[in-house]
Amino acid sequence: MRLERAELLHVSLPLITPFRTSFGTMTSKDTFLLHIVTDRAEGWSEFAADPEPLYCAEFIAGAEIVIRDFLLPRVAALRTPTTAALAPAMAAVKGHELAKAALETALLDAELRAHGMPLATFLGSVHERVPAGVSIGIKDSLPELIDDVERYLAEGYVRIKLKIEPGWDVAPVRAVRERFGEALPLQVDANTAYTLADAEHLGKLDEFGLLLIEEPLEENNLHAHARLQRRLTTPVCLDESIHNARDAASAIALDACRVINIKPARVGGYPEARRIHDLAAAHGVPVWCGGMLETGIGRAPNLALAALPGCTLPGDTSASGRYFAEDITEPFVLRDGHLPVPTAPGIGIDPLPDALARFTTARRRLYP
Ligand SMILES: CC(=O)N[C@@H](Cc1ccc2ccccc2c1)C(=O)O
Ligand SMILES: [Mg+2]
Repeated sequence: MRLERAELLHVSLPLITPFRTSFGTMTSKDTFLLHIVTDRAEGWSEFAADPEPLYCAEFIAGAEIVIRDFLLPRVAALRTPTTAALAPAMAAVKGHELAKAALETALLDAELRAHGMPLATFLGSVHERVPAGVSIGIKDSLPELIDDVERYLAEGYVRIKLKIEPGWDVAPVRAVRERFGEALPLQVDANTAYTLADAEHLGKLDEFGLLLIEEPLEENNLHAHARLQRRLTTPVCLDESIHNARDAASAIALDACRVINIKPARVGGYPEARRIHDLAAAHGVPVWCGGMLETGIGRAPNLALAALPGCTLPGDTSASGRYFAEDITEPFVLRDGHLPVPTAPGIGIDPLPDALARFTTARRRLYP
């Protein structure tokens, strides 16, 4: 397979409702797609971060430079650019896991399409559909939150995740428990908003039987998360702190987490995501597939990952309609609380040309 062309398409999709987290409020999904053309097949991927480095260190303009100036030249220099050959070639570049994931996933998509193999087959997925959880942002009032939970449960979501931050944590969890009962699969995500000084306060969440508390403390502080886990009965789940399998091994060894949210974009791509899945399974640590408000281009491959046997908790891959009135691919629609795992070769989905044109704000040739 030979790389012939690569281009980047900036897209902007309005969110149907603002999504508020402890790190800010999103009103649109602004990112870029990477489109590569090889002599055998085309490949697509989606960059997972934002225009500004507020949620994570990577951001759109920076990733564009890293892909154009430092990663693509290494792909073009490969005699046969396979996904397996790409990883060592990209290892010379420090960090930039989300940029590397975008390039690796586009190349993997092309490679799998050339071989007629679905990503689910490549990863070893064992389910044809996966249960869908939903992530609910911080609200202005408890009644608004209850209305949202009610609506999502009526749509069929099997697990509720609440964004929390200091001042919006125990009360919303208690309100959801009181309204919907003890049996509702419920978890929270702090997106690093707390410190160890909040340990006693976070202990108040233990009475609510949560599945997990996601990334309560600052990212990359495994020692602090391990100290917090010793004071909580609620399982700590790491997200932002896990950048690769090595981090996952350290976090498990330190008892810094008892669950891992795997986001293929955050860990540099799907092969590394699979390695984290296998490592966690070997230690009896449940994992689930996280989400970043992806369009269908990022959502489709995440469903293949979510179908791996060790993904024993519902993930954040919600229906397209949870975020967008219109997606740039055929929408993923919830059926009995589940989403279908794509079965077509590669990521198993293509952008809809008309929708893509309408949501594209800029196109940039990256190669040659
Ligand atoms: C579904 C969910 O809660 N995802 C992330 C938070 C998040 C949410 C929205 C995002 C939008 C653009 C870039 C990063 C984003 C991250 C999380 O699990 O922590
Ligand atoms: Mg999270």
